[in-house]
Amino acid sequence: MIWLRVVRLFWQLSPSRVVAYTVVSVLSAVVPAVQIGLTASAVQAVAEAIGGQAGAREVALRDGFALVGLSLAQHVLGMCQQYLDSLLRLELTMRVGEMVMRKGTLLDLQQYEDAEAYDNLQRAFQESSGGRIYQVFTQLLEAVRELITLVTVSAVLFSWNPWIALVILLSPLPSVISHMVFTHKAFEIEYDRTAERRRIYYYQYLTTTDHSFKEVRLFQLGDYFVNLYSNAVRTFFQVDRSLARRQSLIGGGLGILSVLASSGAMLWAIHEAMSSGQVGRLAGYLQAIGSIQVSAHGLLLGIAGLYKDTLFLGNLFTFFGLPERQIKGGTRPFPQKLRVGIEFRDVSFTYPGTDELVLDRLSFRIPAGQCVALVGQNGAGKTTVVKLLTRLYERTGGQILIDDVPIEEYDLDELQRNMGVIFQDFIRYETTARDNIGFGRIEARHDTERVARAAASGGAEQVIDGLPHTYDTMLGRHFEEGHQLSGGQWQKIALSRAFMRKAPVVILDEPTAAIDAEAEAEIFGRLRTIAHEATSLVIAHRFSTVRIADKILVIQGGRLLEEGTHEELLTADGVYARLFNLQASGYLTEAGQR
Ligand SMILES: Nc1ncnc2c1ncn2[C@@H]1O[C@H](COP(=O)(O)OP(=O)(O)OP(=O)(O)O)[C@@H](O)[C@H]1O
Repeated sequence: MIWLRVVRLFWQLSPSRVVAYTVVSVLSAVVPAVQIGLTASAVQAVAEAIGGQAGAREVALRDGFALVGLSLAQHVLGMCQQYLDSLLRLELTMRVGEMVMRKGTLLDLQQYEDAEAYDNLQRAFQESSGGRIYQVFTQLLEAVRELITLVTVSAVLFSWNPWIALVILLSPLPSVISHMVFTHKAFEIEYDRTAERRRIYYYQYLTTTDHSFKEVRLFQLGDYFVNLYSNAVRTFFQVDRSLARRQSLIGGGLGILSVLASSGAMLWAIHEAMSSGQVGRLAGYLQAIGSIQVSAHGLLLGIAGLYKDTLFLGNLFTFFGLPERQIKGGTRPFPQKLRVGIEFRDVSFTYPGTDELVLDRLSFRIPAGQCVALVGQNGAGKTTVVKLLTRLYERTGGQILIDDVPIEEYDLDELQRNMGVIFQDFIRYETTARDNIGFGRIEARHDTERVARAAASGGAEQVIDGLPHTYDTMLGRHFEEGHQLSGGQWQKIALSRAFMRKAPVVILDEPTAAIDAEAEAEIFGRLRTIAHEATSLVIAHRFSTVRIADKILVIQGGRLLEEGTHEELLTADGVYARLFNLQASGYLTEAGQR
């Protein structure tokens, strides 16, 4: 039950405020019934006082003052309700945002890389403002409040004349039913549009973000995406317009029935007042007709809203219920320096939900303190090796050993803390240069000397010296005073982040793709220097990077094809030699043409 979970969430937020809000809501729900009773009594007393009846004047005055008191009470209750409402809403927004972010950090990479799971995550994130949760909570209270009002007002009316009461009570039904039917229809239409809506947001995203601007402008794709957007939105509009038209016709027709029923009740009440002399009751009936119509509408629409919003909220609670950190580690501490090295022994891997064998009994060794390069065509499985070594995924066969110990035996946090990894799609943090490097070891980011040493190792020293506030310069263009870097400069900063970690294992996936040849040679010179302390794995396509490695592994289709030093592999004249000569001849031709 989603609404129960919503109530529980509010209860955890602040039990006292939830109790106060409920009490205030219930009290304000009984006000209309008391008001109707008092109005009827006051009007009756006035009529009797005019007729000269003894004591009627006092009753009229007493009821009048009671009505004044009731209005004041209603005002105070309204104020309390508004205050509690804002407070709960603010707390909830804070809390749900925090919960969603924390949960996001506790999931496994698999949940981000699978298309369907990712869609679900995105749907849940759309609810992360907490707006809908709050709506469900208030709708729930609103429904309860309207129900109490309906029951109490009806009790007063039934005590006067059950038949008139029944007509008044049922009069809103036709228009409420038509409203509910159309709300449901609109919801169904909107629900079926989820996929199309995402596409529409995507067209908007492509035409309004810095990330895509260059291509969209230069390939002149703007009109194309705007047209796709307009066509989709226009189709929505036609469907919505036809629904609105039907709603006006049918809803309007049924609404007439409601008006006729309440008018009939009113005429009946007038007739009864004339024959019984109970003018007060007439005033009561007239007030009750309005009150009941509002409450019946409120109640049924509240229920319809609850139904719709709980459907959407299902996504968020499913997200909260997702399993966390399914990849488990052991208790063994990670070595501060590897003695033996890393070994992949017959490792196989298939991504969850697929049946393609991405790694097929892959075996290799990275001896401690050495720098090993992994080479292979696009899709050969290189990044997958890194994902398994860093335990972002669990291998499906074979064994991965670090210092002869199966990787699963190491404490997972320790293992990940002791690997300095930079992926191909590293993050460009829109924050200061210090943070960008310091995030490699978050607790040491204020240690300027360490950050500077990391920057030197990653070749980012000059980049930072050229920034207006050196380490305290904001990078990127999203925030004020942001300073944009070039692709290669960003990569140097990211590399420095990996060095900031001072980890015994360093893994660099395409670390110098955007860096010029000179800087690359320098960075790798330094990588060799630190290699005595660290064991490193470098993935690269450029042979200028690869050749400096102590050992090169060539993989194809998830299997090890060749292994050796640059010279050994050239002598062997296999795939590596062919690829190397291909790249070298490219350079030679280029040089010859110049
Ligand atoms: N999350 C995933 N789910 C399913 N298949 C995947 C996933 N990630 C990668 N693959 C598939 O696994 C294979 C190996 O991918 P991987 O990223 O390891 O290649 P790579 O050697 O690093 O390639 P590149 O040189 O292009 O970076 C590819 O066929 C790819 O389609």
